Amino acid sequence: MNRLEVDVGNTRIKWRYAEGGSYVAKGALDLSEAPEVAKKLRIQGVMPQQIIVANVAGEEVRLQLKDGCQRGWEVEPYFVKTQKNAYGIEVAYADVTKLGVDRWLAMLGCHHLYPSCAKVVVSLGSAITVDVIDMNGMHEGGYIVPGFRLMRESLRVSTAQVQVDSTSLQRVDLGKNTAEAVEHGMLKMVIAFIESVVVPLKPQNSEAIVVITGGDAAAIASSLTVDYLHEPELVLDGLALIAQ
Ligand SMILES: Nc1ncnc2c1ncn2[C@@H]1O[C@H](COP(=O)(O)OP(=O)(O)O)[C@@H](O)[C@H]1O
Ligand SMILES: CC(C)(COP(=O)(O)O)[C@@H](O)C(=O)NCCC(=O)O
Repeated sequence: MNRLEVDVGNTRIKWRYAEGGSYVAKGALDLSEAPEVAKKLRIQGVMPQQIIVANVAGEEVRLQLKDGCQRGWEVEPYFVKTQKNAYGIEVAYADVTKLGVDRWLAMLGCHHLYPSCAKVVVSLGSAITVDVIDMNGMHEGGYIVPGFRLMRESLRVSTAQVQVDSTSLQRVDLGKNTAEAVEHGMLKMVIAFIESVVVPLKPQNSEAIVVITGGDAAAIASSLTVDYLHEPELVLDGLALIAQ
């Protein structure tokens, strides 16, 4: 069965398409293109019989996608919901409906790839999320902080003189101009944040791994001060697990 997996975040729509069990196409669209997903993907030869979606961008986007998939392919997309205890992960939230489905799927994808160790899943997207899972698949909880684009935007919107539009996440030394001060500062903060979660875990969980994903993961990877694995498609990997 031809399957389309769709990860709708607050910035971009990431997708991956499988024919006969093999991935033959993938890509990303801007969130504003949600109503035209089917139209745009049809041009690329994407003709799914099954569509599975992780959406954290809200109800309006959900309806746009649903409508587009029905008109473009006559297929009703399946919108995944977070579950309390499934696929080897037990979620820490008391109200499981409040945990972002992308975070849940990234944990599932990660647990499937690296089953028998504790892990820290770091997703660097619109928001930066960190989720800690023990070696038995118990989600211990996590953090949500603004992602790099949101940090830049909040400075731009709420200050008169910090109007930075560069996206240079490479260095952490002291900035010598406004753009450097912002870019180096954000990177230093996020690197220290990740380290601060991982280092205290290590004495009890020496085998614990750090897995990074999301649109900004590649940009910051070489600056990380902890060992890491980079899995760019963890949310889609989680969707694939559920679809099977
Ligand atoms: N081609 C791209 N277009 C837009 N943003 C990109 C691109 N490549 C990397 N990024 C970075 O990825 C971030 C979004 O990551 P992503 O994981 O797609 O977020 P979300 O899941 O919240 O939509 C952007 O803020 C930007 O910094
Ligand atoms: C934290 C998020 C905004 C991350 O979304 P993203 O950066 O991938 O667009 C999303 O997972 C979400 O809306 N979560 C709901 C709140 C929670 O997980 O507690």
